[in-house]
Amino acid sequence: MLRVAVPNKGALAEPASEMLGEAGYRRRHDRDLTVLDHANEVEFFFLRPKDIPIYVGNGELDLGITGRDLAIDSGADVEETLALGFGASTFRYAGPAGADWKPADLAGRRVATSFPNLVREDLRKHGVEARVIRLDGAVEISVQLGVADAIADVVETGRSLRQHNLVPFGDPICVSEAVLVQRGGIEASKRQSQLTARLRGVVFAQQYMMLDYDCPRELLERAIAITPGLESPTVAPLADEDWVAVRAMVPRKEVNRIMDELADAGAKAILASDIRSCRL
Ligand SMILES: Nc1ncnc2c1ncn2[C@@H]1O[C@H](COP(=O)(O)OP(=O)(O)OP(=O)(O)O)[C@@H](O)[C@H]1O
Ligand SMILES: O=P(O)(O)OC[C@H]1O[C@H](OP(=O)(O)OP(=O)(O)O)[C@H](O)[C@@H]1O
Ligand SMILES: [Mg+2]
Repeated sequence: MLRVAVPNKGALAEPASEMLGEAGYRRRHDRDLTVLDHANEVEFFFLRPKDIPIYVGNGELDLGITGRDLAIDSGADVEETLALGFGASTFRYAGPAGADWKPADLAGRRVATSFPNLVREDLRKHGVEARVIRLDGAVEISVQLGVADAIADVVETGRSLRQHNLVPFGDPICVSEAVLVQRGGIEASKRQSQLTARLRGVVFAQQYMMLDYDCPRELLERAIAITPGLESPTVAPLADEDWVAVRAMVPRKEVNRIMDELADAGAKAILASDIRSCRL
């Protein structure tokens, strides 16, 4: 059995389980802490994302889904094998609005954070000596309560910072998203590689869409230039010899621009559909 750790709570839990379901693995029932997927010979363990790098780094579990920021902060011996495209955030310093903060201004001050190792390492890189105050959450409140002079925390939309009259400063300490990790320095087993390939298929599928359209034969060259596909687009004859059907994968982010261009070029019946999974 392959033993895989999955976040059981927080921002990463639902999208991680959803992605494993899309990749064909058995879904979690209620709040079960383990799920045995006999068909795929995988056992899933639902753990706090913060603890996951520790289990994987010690070799108790073979693979884990966690946040890049959490993996780095844990100091565990893990390496990232796949970025999963959800749970995106930046990890940043922030201080009271009104001052033009720089990381150097943290010297001799107190910085509150839930990611003390990540912050210590970054302060060291900046050559700044500051006191790191470790808190478990709601870090934004610590400044107004007088526990810290500045913070370092996860920023997604920036709403929490604004609500507490804090402004981010300095370059992001970490640009994070959910990642798949394995123990450092080991070669992936066949089963590990298979799960990774399945997830890669889902990640990739989410970044692309399938476009189908009808195109006058004389405009085909132009249409192919607009939708070159991965290898090259599929072109099939239609009953009307003056027309062909074209099928190509296109980046999801560009799908509307591409559909506009095809329509302007003379394509008709342009359909965009989701791809659930793929192997390239
Ligand atoms: N809006 C967000 N808030 C917190 N973490 C986020 C957010 N967006 C993405 N993440 C990522 O989720 C991971 C943190 O998940 P974790 O479960 O530890 O905290 P949480 O989502 O805040 O849950 P909790 O309610 O337990 O505090 C980190 O990798 C972080 O970068
Ligand atoms: O930039 P934003 O979109 O506001 O998101 C970031 C905030 O969300 C998270 O807090 P959460 O609500 O999980 O509470 P916590 O601090 O107790 O973990 C995170 O710790 C930040 O505080
Ligand atoms: Mg939180």
